[in-house]
Amino acid sequence: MPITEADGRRLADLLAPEGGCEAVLPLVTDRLVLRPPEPADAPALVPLAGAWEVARSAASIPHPLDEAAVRRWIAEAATHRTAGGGVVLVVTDRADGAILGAIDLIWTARWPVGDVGCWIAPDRQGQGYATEALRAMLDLGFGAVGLQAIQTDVLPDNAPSRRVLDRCAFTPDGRRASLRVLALDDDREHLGYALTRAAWEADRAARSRLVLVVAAALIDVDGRVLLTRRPEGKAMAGLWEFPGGKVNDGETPEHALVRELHEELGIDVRGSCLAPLTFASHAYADFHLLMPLFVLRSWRGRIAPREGQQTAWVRAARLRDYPMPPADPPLIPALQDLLLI
Ligand SMILES: Nc1nc2c([nH]c(=O)n2[C@@H]2O[C@H](COP(=O)(O)OP(=O)(O)OP(=O)(O)O)[C@@H](O)[C@H]2O)c(=O)[nH]1
Repeated sequence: MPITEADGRRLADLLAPEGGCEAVLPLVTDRLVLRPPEPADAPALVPLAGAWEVARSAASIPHPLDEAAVRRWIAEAATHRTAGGGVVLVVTDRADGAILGAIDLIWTARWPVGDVGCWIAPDRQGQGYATEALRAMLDLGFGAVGLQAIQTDVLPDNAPSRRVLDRCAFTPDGRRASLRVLALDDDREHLGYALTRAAWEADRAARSRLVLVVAAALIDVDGRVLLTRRPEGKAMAGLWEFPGGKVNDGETPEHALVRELHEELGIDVRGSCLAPLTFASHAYADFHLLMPLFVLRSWRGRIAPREGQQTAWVRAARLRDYPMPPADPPLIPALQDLLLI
């Protein structure tokens, strides 16, 4: 059914750009910022959305694509938002703001069911950005917006998009729709996929299981902090982190840390030397990390990495120079407060 006026007004307020901590936009994930497009984005969007690989599988993108069409799309995005009928966002790289793609969720026609669509620029595909953006959009759609189901249509031979939908718990819903693909100037049969609120909640619960990890900031006599580099073959390989690891069943965080420091660095630590400093709480894609960080200034033995990890003693002021897992940067201010005079 079409959206009621009252729901439209509520959603227009929700999507309004101001609102401080309560603002729902932009959506921020580990690697992405999803924000409303602005007219100044048009020149950057033309070659990305206009790439043949994107246009041939996104039904509504003409090919070739010109800047005037992109400007109309940007204006429509603003209209959807101010009318409370949907949200259209550009997907940008959180590190440098570069545009990687776009995603939209529109609920005017079939409220409380939304239609979602997403594309990622060809040279940025295959890195999980579509999954990351789609999960953030689903959280908004089922969360603050209050949708009961979200659906989409995909070309049967678009295997990468179907994999993204699988990862986000969508399933084929039996619909088959013949839709115009503007870039092909032809009608093509699309497969319908849908995600119900119940299926999204179950998937979200599975992904937010709490994992307790414990870590230590070892500090040497010069006030430098030890970072170790995640070895090849592990998730987030190459990033710098605080030594530590998962707390096993039946272990206290302190016992686990004493064990991990021995296993990883070959040092002996007394639990009583561990001073709690702060903690990280971070939603990764498939688990929620809770990680107390202890400070350790004295231990027995020479640091000898046993898992082939690189190590670095880093001054507090330089900690941000070392790329870290997304959970870690919020820990740095507490260390700097402790160590910087
Ligand atoms: N030790 C440590 N782990 C961290 C930090 N930040 C952070 O996100 N983590 C995450 O916490 C988890 C620690 O698990 P872990 O080191 O025991 O295990 P792992 O996943 O590397 O491998 P494993 O499961 O084979 O033991 C990883 O997902 C790791 O990415 C950190 O500063 N130190």
